[in-house]
Amino acid sequence: MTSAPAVEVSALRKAYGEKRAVDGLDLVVDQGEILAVLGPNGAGKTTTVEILEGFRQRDSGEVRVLGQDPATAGRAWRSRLGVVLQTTNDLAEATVGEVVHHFAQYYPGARDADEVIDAVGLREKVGTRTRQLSGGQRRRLDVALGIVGRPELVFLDEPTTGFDPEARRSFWDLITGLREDGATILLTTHYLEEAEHLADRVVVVNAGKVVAQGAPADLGGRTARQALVRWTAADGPREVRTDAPTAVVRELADTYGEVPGLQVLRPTLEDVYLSLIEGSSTDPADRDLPTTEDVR
Ligand SMILES: Nc1ncnc2c1ncn2[C@@H]1O[C@H](COP(=O)(O)OP(=O)(O)OP(=O)(O)O)[C@@H](O)[C@H]1O
Repeated sequence: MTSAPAVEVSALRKAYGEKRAVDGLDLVVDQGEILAVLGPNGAGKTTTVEILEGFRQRDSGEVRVLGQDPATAGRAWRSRLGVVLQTTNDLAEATVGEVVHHFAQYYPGARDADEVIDAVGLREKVGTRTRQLSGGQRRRLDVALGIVGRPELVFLDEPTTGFDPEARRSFWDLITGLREDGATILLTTHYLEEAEHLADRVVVVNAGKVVAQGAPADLGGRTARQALVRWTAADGPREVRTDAPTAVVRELADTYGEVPGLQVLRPTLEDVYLSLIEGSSTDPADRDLPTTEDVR
């Protein structure tokens, strides 16, 4: 069975005056997947997400979100989305419990407000006024409001900024649980570890365009994923990039016995990401990733 993608974007463009924030961006989010959008500050992530949410008008391009154009879709469509804004500040005097219960009333098939409060780890703060929450707690409340309506598609724009590591872990469990319930999730993040942990697929955006996409383990392609074998030869340090580090190490062992200074390094997602970002600022044809020749 093939179902229509939850999100389809092609040739999306949006400029603010002279600044081309989104510059021909293509994107597909399949139903039931967690897609992470990565990119440096100013890459166009928030602008794109806001267009998908129907909060911002595009200049051109095709956009379908749950089968509709966000620029013209109505209330019924909106109630199927979970939107977590970067920060909302109204209802400062209401308590956490009041706010979540209040929002739950807007949705026909809402989740139980108390279960949502537990899921985001705010049980102990249920009676606290929202203006007294810490940044990370405030963010968790935003997430609670985004998911209380049992949305089919959840947009999370930098959801864990300001979370401590423990809160981030429990948030990841929450998101994984949403996916297990059948939700599709599009998140933007600056944390590579978050993308690696959560996402089925990662899309890297730079200067308003997609520069790479794939499963976190495949991102950047084979060359970017090669292992680096380092050792110390008689005339100094050596290194080689290879798909077959075991064979290289075996050869070195035959030569040296115990190989001096032996290290086998695998690029992290962060290494791959940084090479993509550095390589994508000019013509796409110049976007080569480091190869054996580049290694000194
Ligand atoms: N309302 C606006 N008016 C003018 N320029 C804007 C506006 N919103 C965004 N921009 C510019 O558009 C570009 C893309 O911004 P956007 O917020 O979409 O990037 P981002 O990838 O979400 O960045 P960050 O990771 O910092 O949130 C930036 O250069 C930004 O300065």
